[in-house]
Amino acid sequence: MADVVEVSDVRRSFGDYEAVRGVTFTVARGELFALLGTNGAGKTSTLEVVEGLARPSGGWIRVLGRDPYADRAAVRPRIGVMLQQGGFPADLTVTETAVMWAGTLTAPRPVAEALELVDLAHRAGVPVKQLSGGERRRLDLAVAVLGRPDVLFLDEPTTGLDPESRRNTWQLVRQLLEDGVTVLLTTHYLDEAEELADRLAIMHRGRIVRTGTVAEVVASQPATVAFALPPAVTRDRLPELPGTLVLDHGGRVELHTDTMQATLTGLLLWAREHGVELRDLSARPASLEQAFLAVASSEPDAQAERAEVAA
Ligand SMILES: Nc1ncnc2c1ncn2[C@@H]1O[C@H](COP(=O)(O)OP(=O)(O)OP(=O)(O)O)[C@@H](O)[C@H]1O
Repeated sequence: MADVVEVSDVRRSFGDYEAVRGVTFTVARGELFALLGTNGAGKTSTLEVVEGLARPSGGWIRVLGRDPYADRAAVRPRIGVMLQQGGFPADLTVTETAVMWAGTLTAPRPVAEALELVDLAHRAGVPVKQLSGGERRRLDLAVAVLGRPDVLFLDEPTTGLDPESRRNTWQLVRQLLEDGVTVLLTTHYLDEAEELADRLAIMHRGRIVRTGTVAEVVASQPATVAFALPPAVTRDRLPELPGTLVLDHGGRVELHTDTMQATLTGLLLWAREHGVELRDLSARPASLEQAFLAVASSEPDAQAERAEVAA
C-alpha cells in the first residue's frame, strides 16, 4: 500500500538558521510514526511543513499523494491537526468552540460525539477560559478529530494531562489507528512512543539520528546483565566475559553487552562451576530512554552520518 505521508530530504530555515536539515521518513496507512527529540531538535518545525502550514526550504512532501502546501485546499479537509498551542476564544463554551470549528468542515462528526471521545461531554457548557490545561488539550484533540480525518497530526498531545487522561487519549488514538487513520505524533514521553508508535525517529539538531521500530532503535544500545557477588568473592575472580564491566556503588556488578545470551551463558556456567550464588541477577535489553539519552549526549554530525550510512 502506498505511503500516506512521504517526507524526502526536507529542510526548513528561519533566516540564517537551518532548523530542519534533510529529514526523510514515510508513514503508511493506519500507522503511527512518532518524532522524538531533544528540545529544539526540529520536531514541530518538521510537523508544521508536513501539515502544510509552511513551505519547506528544501526537499519535498506528499500527504495523501499531494503537496500539503501547494494543494492545501485539497489536503486540508482530510487531515486533523492538534497544534502545540491551540488558542481558542476564551469566552466561548466548549460546545460553542466545537460547533464553530465544525462549521468550517464538510462532514464533521456530531459535536457531542467528539466531546464524548475526549471525555469532555460533562464540560460542554463551560467557557474555555475556565478549563484546566489538560482539559484544553483534550478540546484541541476533539477539534482535531471532528472532521473524521484520514491523517492526524498530534504535536505533544498529552503534555499536561493527568495519568488517567493520558491513558484515555492513548486509547482514542489506538481506536483511530484501528479505523485506518494515519498518525504523525511528536512527544517528549518515551513511554507514549513505546505504547503507541509502530515506528519512530529520534531527532537531534535538525536531523534524524535513529529511526525504526522501538525494538530496532533500542537494539543500537547494549543490554545490561547485573548481579551482586557474595562478599567472599571478589570481582577479579570473574571470568572474561563479552561486554564492558561496570561496578556500581553498592558493590553490584553491571555488564553492558551487545551479546546478552553469550554473556549470561558464560556467567552462569562460571557461577555453577565455582559454586557462586549470584544475587539479584537480572538481564534486560536497553530501554528507549537509554537510546534517547545516548543520542542526546553525543556528537550530532557523526551520528547523522552513521544513520545515513545505515539507511
Ligand atoms: N519561527 C521561528 N523563528 C526562528 N526560529 C525558530 C522558529 N521556530 C522554531 N525556531 C527554532 O528552530 C529550532 C527547532 O524548533 P522546534 O520548535 O521545531 O523544535 P522542537 O523539536 O519541536 O522542540 P521542543 O521539543 O522544545 O518543542 C529551535 O532552535 C527554534 O528556536
